[in-house]
Amino acid sequence: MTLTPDEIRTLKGINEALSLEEVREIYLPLARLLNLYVDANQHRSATLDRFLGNRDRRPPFVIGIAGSVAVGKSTTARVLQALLNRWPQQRNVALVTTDGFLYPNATLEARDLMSRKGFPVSFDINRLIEFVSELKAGRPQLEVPLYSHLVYDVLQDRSQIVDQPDILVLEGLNVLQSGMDYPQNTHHVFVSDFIDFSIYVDAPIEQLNQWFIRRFMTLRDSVFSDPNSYFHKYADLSDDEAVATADRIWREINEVNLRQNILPTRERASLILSKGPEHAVDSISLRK
Ligand SMILES: Nc1ncnc2c1ncn2[C@@H]1O[C@H](COP(=O)(O)OP(=O)(O)O)[C@@H](O)[C@H]1O
Ligand SMILES: CC(C)(COP(=O)(O)O)[C@@H](O)C(=O)NCCC(=O)O
Repeated sequence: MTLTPDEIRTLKGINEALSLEEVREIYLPLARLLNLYVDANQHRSATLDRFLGNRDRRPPFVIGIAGSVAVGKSTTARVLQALLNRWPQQRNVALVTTDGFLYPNATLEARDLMSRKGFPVSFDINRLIEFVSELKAGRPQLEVPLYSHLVYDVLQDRSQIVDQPDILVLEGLNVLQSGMDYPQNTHHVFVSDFIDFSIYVDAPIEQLNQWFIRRFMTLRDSVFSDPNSYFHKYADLSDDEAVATADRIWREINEVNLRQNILPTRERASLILSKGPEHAVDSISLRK
């Protein structure tokens, strides 16, 4: 399948490091498969509507993207959003990341949870479940909180509006977690109950460690110098000190979370994308 020059520009804008060959070989066929699932789902909804004599708007098709910190969830989500838009049906594809549903730093600090950011206890899971449930019920103009990696906190003065999309890509390390992970969940449903198709992006742990450190070093060269950045304090570290700091954050927080809470959800996914060096997808497992 070919990409138009405009699409290539959009994809390169998402991530300079993205290989267009990889997009053609992996992500375009994946987007095509997802479109077939969306078509089948709409067909099923139309049948149900006829049976019920219902004329309500069809609920959005929800695609969940799970995986470790730094595996490339947000890049995958944005690439799929761009590619799902290219099909002739002109579907409106919204993208939401679950980090907006983290508790603000002030709450995490008060509960001594700053070193557990990204763990189930750090999310306002009830608010996230209410959002996906209202979305599926067809409610318009839903307000979604936004997280900033620059300020390392949920933004108090900005939010995102999700207004009855045809497809929602919901990206976050927690989208396949279940009730057992969330004793604070007062609902009897999980986020995954609202997901129509889920993708787990996987990679070996040593590889993830390298990608996390590499992303940290890139941020250090750019956003850490911004005085608004939470990481401004790291801007003056030597290269070796910066690598050691990133490695410590990875090992003490993100790797623990991966082993305890994220990796155990992998087998629940509809599809697993397994990556090797340089983010190249080396195998795909699809649940039949
Ligand atoms: N397909 C890809 N090709 C090349 N680099 C990628 C790809 N996906 C992610 N990356 C890089 O890997 C790092 C982590 O990606 P990101 O999408 O931020 O991960 P996550 O959302 O899972 O934390 C970033 O530095 C990003 O540029
Ligand atoms: C906010 C996050 C939980 C979200 O994960 P991501 O979107 O990067 O996959 C993560 O980036 C994070 O801040 N983890 C805590 C430890 C750290 O990396 O600083």
